[in-house]
Amino acid sequence: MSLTTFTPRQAERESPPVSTKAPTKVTTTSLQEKKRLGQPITAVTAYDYASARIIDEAGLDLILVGDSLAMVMQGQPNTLAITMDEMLLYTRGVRRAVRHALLVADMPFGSYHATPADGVANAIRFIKEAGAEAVKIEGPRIELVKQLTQAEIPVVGHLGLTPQSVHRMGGFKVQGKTIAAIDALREDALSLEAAGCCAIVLEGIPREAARLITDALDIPTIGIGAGPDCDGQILVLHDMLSLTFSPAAKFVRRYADLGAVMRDALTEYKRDVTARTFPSEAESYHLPHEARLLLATLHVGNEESTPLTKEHAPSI
Ligand SMILES: Nc1nc(=O)c2c([nH]1)NC[C@@H]1CN(c3ccc(C(=O)N[C@@H](CCC(=O)O)C(=O)O)cc3)CN21
Ligand SMILES: CC(C)C(=O)C(=O)O
Ligand SMILES: [Mg+2]
Repeated sequence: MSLTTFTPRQAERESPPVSTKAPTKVTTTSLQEKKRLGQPITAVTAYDYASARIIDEAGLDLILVGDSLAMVMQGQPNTLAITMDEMLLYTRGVRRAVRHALLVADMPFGSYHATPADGVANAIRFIKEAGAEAVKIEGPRIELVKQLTQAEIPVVGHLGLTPQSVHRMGGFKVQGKTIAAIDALREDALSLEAAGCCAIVLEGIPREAARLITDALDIPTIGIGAGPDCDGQILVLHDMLSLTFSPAAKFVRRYADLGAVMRDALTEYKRDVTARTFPSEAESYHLPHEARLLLATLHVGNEESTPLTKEHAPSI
């Protein structure tokens, strides 16, 4: 198959059919409908209640509790050490915030690698104990995807630069750089689709490879560092808001500098506390007038404590 073949899918993207209804709850099936209609799927990661509230209210389609939280929330060098219990804890917080978006949880390294039975048992925990609506697994684990689908658990696949394979890949390296590698990725994607995946994340691959795979599939692809031809895009929230501490990969676009906003706010707070200009009178609680007078009389002759004089007492 040539990389430059013009496909019906591409024609659909350039002239998408018009949608008539706006669903209020995103589901695995509504994501597939978006692909059919040529409407891009919008996705980001979230790891906490407050961020998830803002993302959900902004109307994004999909929120992923990514195992990238090991790196951006916990400062670990890769995603390998995060546990099921930790992932469940973060997912529960996000769950309480999300009404509109599809909530997907990343299965952590080790939770599905030994046997498919482990994978099914752990995926059930995400659904039962944390309220996830789908799980994401890395790599072409076809038998596991079949068993999860059989167990009524929607699965998002993940191919290309799969961070849980960091040691095998010899670092976080862009994948799919040869025709043979692209062909293998396309075969894996088709197998994942046949096994029942509802979507596939494509990470760190050339845009030409992502386009080829996207056109070969009926289910949507969601890209990160995979170019503009995927059916949707996902970014790590902390990357797009500049809440990270190392140089970002080239696919990251910085939509805000929240790191700078926080730094400025904290510097100002420190200055105010040091100068005793925080808290102000308005930011303090006061006794009622009668009680203040009574308290003042109790202090008469008491050398140890400061009486409430006119100077110290607030006027209410
Ligand atoms: N904060 C954050 N955002 C991410 O998107 C992200 C993570 N962490 N951690 C896990 C993976 C790693 N990611 C990466 C990391 C590097 C490249 C990259 O551009 N690699 C270059 C250089 C590799 C090297 O240093 O040798 C490449 O050309 O392969 C891509 C995706 C994406 N993922
Ligand atoms: C970047 C996305 C796809 C991810 O797997 C994560 O955040 O862990
Ligand atoms: Mg992940």
